[in-house]
Amino acid sequence: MAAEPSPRSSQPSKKKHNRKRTRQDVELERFDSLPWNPALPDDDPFSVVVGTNELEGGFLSLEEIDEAAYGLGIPQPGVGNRKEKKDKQSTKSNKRKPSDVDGGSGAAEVEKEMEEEEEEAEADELSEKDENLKTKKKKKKKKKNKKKKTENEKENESHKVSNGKNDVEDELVDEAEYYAWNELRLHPLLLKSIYRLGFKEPTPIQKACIPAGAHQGKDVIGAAETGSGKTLAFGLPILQRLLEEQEKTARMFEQNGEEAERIAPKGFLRALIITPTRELALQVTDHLKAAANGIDVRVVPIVGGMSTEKQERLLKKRPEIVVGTPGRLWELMSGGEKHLVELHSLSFFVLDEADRMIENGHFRELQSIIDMLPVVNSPIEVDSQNTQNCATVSSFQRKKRQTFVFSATIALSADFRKKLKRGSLKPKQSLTDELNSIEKLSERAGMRANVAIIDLTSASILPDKLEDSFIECREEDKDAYLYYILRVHGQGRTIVFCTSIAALRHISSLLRILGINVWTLHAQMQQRARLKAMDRFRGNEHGILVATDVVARGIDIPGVRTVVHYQLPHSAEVYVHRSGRTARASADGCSIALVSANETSKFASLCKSFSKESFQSFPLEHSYMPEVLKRLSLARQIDKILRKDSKEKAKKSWLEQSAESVELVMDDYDSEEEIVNSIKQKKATSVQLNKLQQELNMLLSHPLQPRTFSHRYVAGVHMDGKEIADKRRNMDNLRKKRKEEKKRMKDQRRKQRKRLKMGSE
Ligand SMILES: Nc1ncnc2c1ncn2[C@@H]1O[C@H](COP(=O)(O)OP(=O)(O)OP(=O)(O)O)[C@@H](O)[C@H]1O
Repeated sequence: MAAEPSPRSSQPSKKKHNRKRTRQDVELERFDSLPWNPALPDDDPFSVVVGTNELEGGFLSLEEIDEAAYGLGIPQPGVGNRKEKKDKQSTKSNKRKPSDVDGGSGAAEVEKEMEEEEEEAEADELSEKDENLKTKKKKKKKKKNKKKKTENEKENESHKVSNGKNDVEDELVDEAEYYAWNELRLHPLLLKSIYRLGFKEPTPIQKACIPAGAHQGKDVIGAAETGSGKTLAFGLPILQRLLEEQEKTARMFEQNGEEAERIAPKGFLRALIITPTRELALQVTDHLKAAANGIDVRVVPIVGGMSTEKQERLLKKRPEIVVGTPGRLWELMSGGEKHLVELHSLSFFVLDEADRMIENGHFRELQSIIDMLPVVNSPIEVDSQNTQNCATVSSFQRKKRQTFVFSATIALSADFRKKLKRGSLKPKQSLTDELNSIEKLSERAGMRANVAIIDLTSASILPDKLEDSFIECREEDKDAYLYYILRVHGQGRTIVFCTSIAALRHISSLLRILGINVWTLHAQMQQRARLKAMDRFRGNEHGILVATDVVARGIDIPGVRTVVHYQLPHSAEVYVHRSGRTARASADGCSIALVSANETSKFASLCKSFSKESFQSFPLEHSYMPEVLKRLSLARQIDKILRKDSKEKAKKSWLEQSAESVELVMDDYDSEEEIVNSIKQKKATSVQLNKLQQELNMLLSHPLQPRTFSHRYVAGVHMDGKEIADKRRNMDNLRKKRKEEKKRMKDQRRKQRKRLKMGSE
């Protein structure tokens, strides 16, 4: 069991803190005493919110919201309602912009921050060596910061301008086109964000989850195909409920003045969203920030690879929503990070890509995080151990926390479904229990009995617009087929998935030698390099990313047309997630599995899991292959030489370093003859390398063509003198042969005629 956090120890003044806490308790008790109706009847999701003017658990009904205040009317069906919308009006509670607080996009922010940190570290190092240099550097940095500031100001200016442009664009929004959103009864500010994002209608999973999550206050287990908009299926209900709460507080403030401010849980963590990878956490953050644009809700990522100080700085701003990975979250929580351990106001707990969480390397930290959450569902008995973990525990909060568990590949057992229906779930079972299934995980997280199970996965699980195909080949031919796919088939972005980092390194090196620019991404890379690779890939519409399964889940990059499984994944779930990086949000996509002889049984069971006969053999144009193999053979030879060289260099530097570390002077034991031989060999290798490179360059200088293709028709095909002379010689020989053949035939015919003549005489 992990160490217990001590939020109190981080306080500068214990006395002051205790006084604060006591006051907080009173406030929360008052909040608890408010009437609360967490789950509305199933048959009519809106029966309680509609028309009520009472305070229901701090949430406001839509009828209480003055839509005019948002410059947005809810359009009626069929009414082409081209409306002018103005952003000028805003409520008291919606003055602050989230981006003002935590500074722009998650990934970009992380990268910038890391660069700054590196610069700082560099400056520090220099300072030890040369104080003067440090002053210079600082001056330079100051100047740079000033420049950066001016640039930022300029950027803000341009932002203002572009915002102005957006306003103009907003004016052109035909709200009738967005009519399908109306029945979901979302807050006008959220609708506005949706218009801005251009999402014409909710996806099926959003349609199903929003009423249950946002209006009925239910827990939700959601399963739908990859790229079907699950992030907003849990994101919109969270934002909706937080907005409703803010509206309620604002109204109360008008009526009761200070009273309302005292009972509103401001500055506490309201939603904790956990994702399995850093990239996904940053993406979900960006996604939610876009949906929360113009709303007073702060969203912050907490991921490994960023400096802990930076994250603590972000958390000091007391964001309402935190999106993070289990490892870093637990590191901060177990260290007693104040914002993350004061969980009494936590109203939403989300597990995105939940089934990945129970795999090795995640579930222990997740289990510890879950054990810190206040108990739900048992307002009377309060587990003393858990009470200690929280600064304060309010029965109101315990009753109302919603749990969302989402994935494209959740396999729920019939038994678990029955248990959920019967309401016989036991939150926080014995602490010795391990979270080895999604069921246990949900139970432990406090999933309530009336959970809405929304399973929209079809039998095949894979998106409809995804074309699954395969190429059966020998292991050693995979490189050739990959090259062929990228050169002949490659349109739009492509992700090549490998199971091992060794394979990733092998193919990325070969492809680069073959003149194909690829980005790589795997878990052993530095976070900064990972972000950079993602950014570059995102920035190139025909980009190629060679990655391990670290990007298999959740990563949403538009325009990925092809996914190649260079090595088959270990499970059907991973196959679904990998392939799901394409054919997202109703777009087309193609998935190609390279299947070697020893993978056929694995592939057969994959096909069986999806009950999909539609796995097609990838249509290959075999006439390209001789040329492909020629290029590949040269690339392999070059790769071999380069690898050998870099291995030798690494070995040498390792020897030197080791000797240096034990203060050993390395003697040069090589004889003169050996030195001469080594130089000769190096020279020979270099000549060979140059030759191979030239040969390859020659082949790469013209487009890949099938064997039957005549180069006479390629404009600008480059040939050198020797090649032309060879061709000419060949042609002459051919002509000569034909001439001789003709002559022979003529002679033969003449002889025949002669014989016939003699015979007739
Ligand atoms: N209502 C909508 N209409 C159109 N596009 C949408 C809508 N909702 C979300 N999207 C877009 O669809 C894409 C996929 O969404 P999201 O990443 O949430 O999918 P997902 O179901 O979580 O996928 P995965 O299972 O791979 O994690 C995103 O680019 C998102 O912006």
